[in-house]
Amino acid sequence: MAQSSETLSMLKFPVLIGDIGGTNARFALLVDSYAEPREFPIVQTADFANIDEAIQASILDRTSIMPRSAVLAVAGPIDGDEVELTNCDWVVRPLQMQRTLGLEDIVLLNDFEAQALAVVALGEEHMVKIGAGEAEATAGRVVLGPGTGLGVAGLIHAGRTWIPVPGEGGHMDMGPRTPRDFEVFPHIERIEGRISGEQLLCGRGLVNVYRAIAKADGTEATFTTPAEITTAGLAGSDPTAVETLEMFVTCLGRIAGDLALVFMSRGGVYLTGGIAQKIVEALKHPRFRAAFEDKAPHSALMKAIPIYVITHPLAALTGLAAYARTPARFGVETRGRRWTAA
Ligand SMILES: Nc1ncnc2c1ncn2[C@@H]1O[C@H](COP(=O)(O)OP(=O)(O)OP(=O)(O)O)[C@@H](O)[C@H]1O
Repeated sequence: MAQSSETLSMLKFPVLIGDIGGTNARFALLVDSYAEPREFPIVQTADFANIDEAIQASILDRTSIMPRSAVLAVAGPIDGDEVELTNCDWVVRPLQMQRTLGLEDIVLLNDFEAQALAVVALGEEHMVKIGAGEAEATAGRVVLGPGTGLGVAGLIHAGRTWIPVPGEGGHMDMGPRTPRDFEVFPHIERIEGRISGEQLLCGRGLVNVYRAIAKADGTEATFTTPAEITTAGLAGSDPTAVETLEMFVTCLGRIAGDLALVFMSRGGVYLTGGIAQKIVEALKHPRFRAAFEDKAPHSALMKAIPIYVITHPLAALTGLAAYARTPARFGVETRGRRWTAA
C-alpha cells in the first residue's frame, strides 16, 4: 500500500525523475541536490510494454548510477497501487518497481502538477511572452497544455509554498460562439454526445477541427496528422489548415481565459506541452489574446494578465528536479502517492 507521509522526508539521492506523457516519456537522474540533472534520450511509450522495461533499457542499462528514489509524473489519476495511464497502455505498479528496479522510495505526481512545479522553477529565459500584462509575483497562476491530451493545473501561493492544483479542466465543455463556429461545431466528433476542450485542443483535436471544417465546406480533408495541419497552417499553404489553426488558437484563448478567471491568475497563464511551442507564431496573432480577454465584465482584468509559452523542452523534469531537491518549497501532498520500502 502507498504510505502516508504528511511531513515529507527528504528523498534519498540519486533520484530518478520521469515525466510520462501519452506519447513520450522523459527521464533524468539527479545524483545529488546540487548537480545538474543527467538527461537521457526521450522514450516513445509505444516502444515498451511497460514503464519498468523502459526504465531498465533506457536508463539503468546505460549508467552505473543506481537511483534509490524516483519521482515520476504520470498522465492519469493516482489512486491505489496500480496506476493506469490515460493515453497509453502502461500501468505503473510502484510496489513491483521497488522489487524489479531496486528503488526504495517512489513518489507519483500528476503530469500537470509537474508542469506547474516547472512554472515556478523556470526563469523567463525559457518562456516566450504573448502580448502585454505583468505577472504579480505570488498571485495565482494557470498552466494549460495541449499535447496528446489537454492538461490543466492551477498554482497557488500560500503559507510560503507553491501549491499545484491538478485537475481535469481539459474536459470542460466547449461551445460555439461565432456564426462560423455554429457551422463547424456540428461536425466536430463528440465524446458521449459532448464537445469538451480536449475534443479540439490537443493533437487529436487539431485533426478533429480540420475534418469538421472540411466537412462544413464540402472539401476533401487530405491531412491526417496534427503536424501536417500546423505546418500547412503556419505556412499559409492550405486554406482549411489555416482556418483550423485560427480556430484552435481562438478556442485555446477562450479556455485559457476561463481558467484565468477561475484561478484569478494575476500571476500569469503558462502554455506548456508539445503543441504550444510549435505554434508560437500563431499564438502571437492578436486573435489569441482577443479571445482570452473577451470576458465581459472582466476584460480589463484579463488585459493585465500575462501569457507565456514555455519553450524549455524538458519543462516537467525541471519542475520535478526542483521538487526533489527542496520538497519543502512546494505544498505537494504525497499521502497515498508515496511508496517507501520498509
Ligand atoms: N508540429 C506539430 N504540430 C501540432 N501537433 C503536433 C506537432 N508535433 C507533434 N504534435 C502532437 O503533439 C502531441 C504530443 O504532445 P506532447 O509532446 O506534449 O506529448 P506528451 O507529453 O506525450 O503529451 P501528454 O502529456 O498530453 O500525454 C501528439 O498528439 C502529436 O501528434
